Parts: sequence; structure tokens; C-alpha cells
Amino acid sequence: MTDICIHGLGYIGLPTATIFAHSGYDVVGFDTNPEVVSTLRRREVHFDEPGLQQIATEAIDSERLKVKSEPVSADIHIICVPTPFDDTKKQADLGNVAAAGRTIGNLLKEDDLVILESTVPPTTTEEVLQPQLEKSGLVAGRDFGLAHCPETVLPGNMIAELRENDRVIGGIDRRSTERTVELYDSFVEGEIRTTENPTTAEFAKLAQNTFRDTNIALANELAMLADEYDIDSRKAIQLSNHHPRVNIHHPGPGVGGHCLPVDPWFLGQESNNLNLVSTAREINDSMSNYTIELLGEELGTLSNSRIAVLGVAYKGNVDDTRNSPGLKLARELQARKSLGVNEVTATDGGIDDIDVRIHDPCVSDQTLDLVPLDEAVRGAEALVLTTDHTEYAQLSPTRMSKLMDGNLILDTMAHLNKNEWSDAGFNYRQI
Ligand SMILES: NC(=O)c1ccc[n+]([C@@H]2O[C@H](COP(=O)([O-])OP(=O)(O)OC[C@H]3O[C@@H](n4cnc5c(N)ncnc54)[C@H](O)[C@@H]3O)[C@@H](O)[C@H]2O)c1
Ligand SMILES: CC(=O)N[C@@H]1[C@@H](OP(=O)(O)OP(=O)(O)OC[C@H]2O[C@@H](n3ccc(=O)[nH]c3=O)[C@H](O)[C@@H]2O)O[C@H](CO)[C@@H](O)[C@@H]1O
Repeated sequence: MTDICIHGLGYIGLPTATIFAHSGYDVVGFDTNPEVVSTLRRREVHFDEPGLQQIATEAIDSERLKVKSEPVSADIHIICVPTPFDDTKKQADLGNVAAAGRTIGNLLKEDDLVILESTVPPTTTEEVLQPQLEKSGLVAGRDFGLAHCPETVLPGNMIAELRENDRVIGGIDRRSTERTVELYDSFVEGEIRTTENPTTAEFAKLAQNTFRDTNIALANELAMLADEYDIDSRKAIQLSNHHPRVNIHHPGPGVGGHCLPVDPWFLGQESNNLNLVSTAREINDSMSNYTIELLGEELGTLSNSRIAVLGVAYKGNVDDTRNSPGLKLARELQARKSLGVNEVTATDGGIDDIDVRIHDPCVSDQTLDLVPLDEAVRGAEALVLTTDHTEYAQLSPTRMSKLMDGNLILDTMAHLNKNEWSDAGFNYRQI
């Protein structure tokens, strides 16, 4: 008998399935993507997450975790499916959550427990998922349990955070909440806090990411302002942060990933009260334009320039390119070529024929036209560092200088050693 069926074996579902298996449960991991299933059955993890390959393989080898392309009946179902943002409707796309609900509804037995882990707009558990489950004829709260338990792990540190982070759990009734707390208590070392309903748990999760996104927007605005005074924004922010009640985040090339650029929109998708939050989103989204402005300022013109964009993962040491600032920058520079935009110099109305080459040591996506480092850098007038991969901290300015035709390095994450690059003859700029 299967104790737990996990629906969706991506960045969240696979580590979760693995940790439950290691906690002694019999777990089936179900994914609708056959490639994910076959890759995992070969004992290969289809994305980079430190430490996961080993513990996932151990869980599969022990047969505590079975990977399947069909869902199974189980006492507990945990939903970890994607919840992308539909940019045209400006709403969360909850199609995967509804589909998982339908699938589970077909398998549901009395006294089962269903837990939604995916990040969703407030009310989703009760208004989108519950009706799908109740198509089974069973009633939530009476015949089966239902709760939201949002995931808060940080990519790159997931294995530790799965155990150590605090959790918020909101069931549709007290018994659903208690059963869910008991389940997570088997491995969570942080505090488990409960809410009176799933909506509060949904809201609290979104508020965390909205706080971070809005804080980064403030840092980005401060960076643009500091530049007007010709001062180092990061030093100023660092000094500010010595105050016991100030904690400003870091500026950068924009905010990427599957969560921060999306979750603030979920929070207010039905509301007219999203003001500060939506402005913050716009500021963070505009950082690619600001980066292009800086490039134009330093190069004089972007026409016929060659630019190397280093880093298309959305942050350092991960392979995830979802909403990546580096990729957005590269695509916007490339679009100027095809559109014939020449706003930066605005002198001759000609075409910005920009040769943009992109490199990333952690990303292997064949569709992105990535090139080896030397090929990206050779003949470039400017390097733009958009991801703080550890590997990039080892770049040799002397070697880069020999390959390049120009001497501009735009270090959007302040990841490199400014003195070392300046001493090597670079015009070093950061955001
Ligand atoms: N990635 C993160 O850092 C992170 C952190 C916290 C919360 N979350 C949230 O967790 C959820 C999952 O995100 P992710 O990054 O793991 O996504 P992902 O795209 O990496 O993985 C989701 C998996 O679900 C599968 N899937 C889609 N529909 C399915 C269905 N109906 N039944 C079974 N499998 C299905 C997909 O094939 C995919 O393999 C999202 O709501 C996300 O916002 C993500
Ligand atoms: C509240 C919180 O911590 N939530 C985390 C977040 O995980 P994440 O990987 O998306 O988060 P970040 O590491 O913050 O990166 C996001 C982007 O912001 C850029 N950035 C970051 C800090 C900064 O000072 N200046 C920046 O510019 C960075 O480069 C990157 O592009 O959401 C997950 C899913 O909900 C959570 O589970 C996880 O806890």
C-alpha cells in the first residue's frame, strides 16, 4: 500500500518525495512528463540541486520511492505541480492544480488526505482544488482531509531548508490541519505554525516573496539614484544596513526565477489594491532596460557592437533559466537588432546591429544558443555579468582582456573583484 503519492516531480516534488521516503514512508512520485519519469528511473536527476542526486538515488534504490507515469491510490496525496503566471490574462494559470485535483478525485477514498504545496493565489485550495476533488462524491472535511502547506525552500539549499524551514499549514478543518502537521512533523525541524484556513496560509506564503521582491526593487531604485550622485550604492546600502531595523537587499540585473517575479501578482490578481507591489515589479522588470542604458552610456553606441552576456541561469549556481534576467537582457539586445531600434544613441536612426553571445557554465538547454566562454568573449567590446555563479568569480581579467576587443565589464551583481579588473585595464562598472 502506498502511503503518499506526490503529484509533480520537479524542483519541489522530487526533494519532497525523497525526504518523505527517507522518513520511512512508502512514496510514489507521479509526473505527467514521461521524460522526467524515464530520467529518474535511470537514477538521473533532471535539474541541479546540491545533494539531491545522492539522496534521490538512495530513495529509489531502496524502493521507498517509486517513480511512475500513472498516479496511484494512496492515503495521502501531495500536489507539487507548476503554477505559472499567464501574462496575457495577468492571472495565475491554475490548470495544473485543477488537473491534479481531477486525477486525485478519481482515486480518492474515504479518510484520505490531500495537501496542496504549489504556490497559489489566495482561495485556490478551497475554490479551485476542493470542487475538483469533490467530483468524487466525497466531501472535504467530512470524508477526506484537505490542507495547504506552502513550500519555502531556497533553490541551491533545498535539502537543508526542507528540514530546517518553518512551515505554515492551513487545513479546511481542524482535523485536516492536525493530520498535516503530524505528517510534516516526521521530518521538519523548524516550527510548524497553523492557520484557521488554507487562504491565510496561501496569503502568508505570497507575502514572503512579495516582501523580498519589493525590497529588491527598493535596492534597485537606490542603485539608480546612487549612480546619479556617482556613489557606490552597495557601500551605501551596506552602511544603512548597520542600523538594527534596516535590511535592504542587493540591487542587480532584475529579479528572476519561478517565484519572486510571479507571486506578487498572485497576491493581488483579484484586487485593485496592488500599488506599491506592482510598482516594485515594474522597477525590477525595468532593470534590463537600465542595463542597456548603462551599456550605451559606456560604449557611446550599441550599433555594430559585440556583447557577451555571462549568465542566463536566474541566479548563481543553479541551472534554472525561468524568468532569467540575463536571458531577458540578451533577448532585448537581440530584439533591438531585429527591430532596428536605436534609442541609446538616437543619432542616426540606424540599426543597432548588436552581436550578442551568451554563455552559462551551469545551463545546458540546447535551445538557447549558448556558446563556450572563449567564443562568447572573443572580439567583445563589453562583458555583462548577469549571474553570480561561483565559476565566474574565478574569471581571469588578463585572459578576458586578451580575447576582447574592448575593455568594458558591467558586473550587474558586484560579483567580481573591482580592483583586480580595474588593474587589468578594464572599465569596471556595476549596478
Ligand atoms: N522551484 C522553487 O524554488 C519553488 C519554491 C517554492 C515553491 N514553489 C512552487 O512549487 C510548485 C512547483 O514548482 P517547481 O519549481 O517544482 O515546478 P517544476 O516545473 O520544476 O516541476 C513540476 C512538475 O510537475 C509535473 N506536472 C505538471 N502537471 C502535472 C500533473 N497534473 N500531475 C503530475 N505532474 C504534473 C511537470 O511535468 C513537472 O515535472 C509551483 O507552484 C512553485 O511556485 C517552487
Ligand atoms: C522569501 C524568499 O526568500 N523566497 C525564496 C525564493 O527563492 P528564489 O531562488 O526565487 O530567491 P532569490 O535567491 O531571492 O532569487 C530571486 C531573484 O532575485 C535576485 N535577487 C535576490 C536577492 C537580492 O538581494 N537581489 C536580487 O536581485 C536573484 O538574483 C534572483 O534573480 O522563492 C522561492 C519560491 O517561492 C522560496 O521557496 C524561497 O524561499
